[in-house]
Amino acid sequence: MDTRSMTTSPVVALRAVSKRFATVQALGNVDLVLRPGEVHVLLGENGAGKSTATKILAGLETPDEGEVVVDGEPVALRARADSIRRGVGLVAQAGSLAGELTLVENLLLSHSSWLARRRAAADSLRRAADAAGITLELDVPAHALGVAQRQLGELAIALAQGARVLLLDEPTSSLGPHEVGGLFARLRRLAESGVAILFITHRLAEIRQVADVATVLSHGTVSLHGNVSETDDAALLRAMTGELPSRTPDRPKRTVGPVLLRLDEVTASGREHVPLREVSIEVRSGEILGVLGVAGNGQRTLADVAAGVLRPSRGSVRTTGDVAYVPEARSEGLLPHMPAKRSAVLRRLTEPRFARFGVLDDRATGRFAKELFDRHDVRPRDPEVPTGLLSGGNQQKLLVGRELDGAPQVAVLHGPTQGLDVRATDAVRAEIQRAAGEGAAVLLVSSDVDEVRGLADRLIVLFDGRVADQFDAADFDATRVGRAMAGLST
Ligand SMILES: Nc1ncnc2c1ncn2[C@@H]1O[C@H](COP(=O)(O)OP(=O)(O)OP(=O)(O)O)[C@@H](O)[C@H]1O
Repeated sequence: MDTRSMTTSPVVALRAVSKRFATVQALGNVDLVLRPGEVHVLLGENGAGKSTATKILAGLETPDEGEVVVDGEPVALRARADSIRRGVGLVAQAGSLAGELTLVENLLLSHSSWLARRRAAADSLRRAADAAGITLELDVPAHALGVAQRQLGELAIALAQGARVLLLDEPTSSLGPHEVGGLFARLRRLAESGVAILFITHRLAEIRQVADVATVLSHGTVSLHGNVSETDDAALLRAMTGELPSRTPDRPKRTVGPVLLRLDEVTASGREHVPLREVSIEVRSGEILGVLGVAGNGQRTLADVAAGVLRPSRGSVRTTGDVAYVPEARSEGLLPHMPAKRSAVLRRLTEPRFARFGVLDDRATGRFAKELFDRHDVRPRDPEVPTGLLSGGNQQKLLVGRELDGAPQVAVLHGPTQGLDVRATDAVRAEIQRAAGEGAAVLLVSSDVDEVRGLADRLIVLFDGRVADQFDAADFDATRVGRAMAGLST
């Protein structure tokens, strides 16, 4: 037992909590104890119940059975505001900032008579950010910030609201190594100042860098709990999946064919702060081009332009054949409020088998969705569930599966394994290899350097909207990549 765990009393806890959604037992008799000064990592496969546990602590869901305990007292958290008042801050999985508003305005959303308090809010946000060592752009709309900045913004807002507990649902899933390091340094610093932190991740390597205590959920129940220093990865993996996952297969040999995706001197302004500037790339059939860079350096705009959802202001984009697109924000590729079967057929709405006289055939879409869910292990296998109520990882499996099915000629994939558990990550990487093997030209944008390095044949690094460096995967050199990502000349 960690001595700290014995001496500090919990600030918040779940005690014997159960929660059911229709046919799914999301949590069964779960205990989870968060103590001041401790970073507690919550692990488990996609759909294991991690977000549900977090939402109950955040006042966004109520338990069917069991209690939420704050400072030793059972409490009823009926709304997010109840939980904020008790000092529980949340950095949600999909982010919860209103995109059109600045960070200051987002903070003000949680207060009344907001115009009058604008300056006070800006000051408190700045102070909170400073205390956590965060530098923020407070005056641009949240959607113009990179993922890492939005997350840090949410973190600062929580602190400005007086959080003593921070719940972070997969904060690292779309961050690069440098940003992850920065986030962890801040989390350790906050923990040292007495904040209790709950942190969800699928990346095992991160656990030892930041966490003191681990709880593993499997199908909604606690399958392991203990100090991180006293467990090993094999035990954690077994508790998550009941078995050890297989290794990602080696890179297969592929036949490279004609250019299927070409950008010529493309300049474009998307929603990112940084425009894309004079970018030229070519991706051939059977080839995977990896795109690296610190988030916010034009990656999102590049992906949108290559996928044809954003027009360049200068230059040209040429694609051959069907283009698959997995955007960075998965909700953009799905219909969150519609049944999952609608999201499953989104690319195929014009096919006669799904629509008659302009009306969707519910049975046909249901059958198609069921098959897609079987092929890509989307759980639960229920095509009627509203898409947005699937767990984050299962939404991702649906999206990637839908896009890579049907042998697209061009695939633009931005963070395709974001939020996926170890097993699903392996499955998606194998799918990407298969798509390229079958002749697709793949543009793979990811903050996960190891993923890009493992899959891509060639790489480019984006900095400030430009291609800062490019090289073959065989010539990968971490120092060189680091320099290019930081904008230092190579
Ligand atoms: N509001 C809801 N209505 C119906 N089902 C829900 C709802 N919220 C969650 N679920 C279901 O509860 C289960 C647990 O989901 P949860 O989001 O907690 O998983 P998770 O461990 O966070 O997964 P991931 O790693 O994919 O984010 C899933 O089967 C999910 O589909």
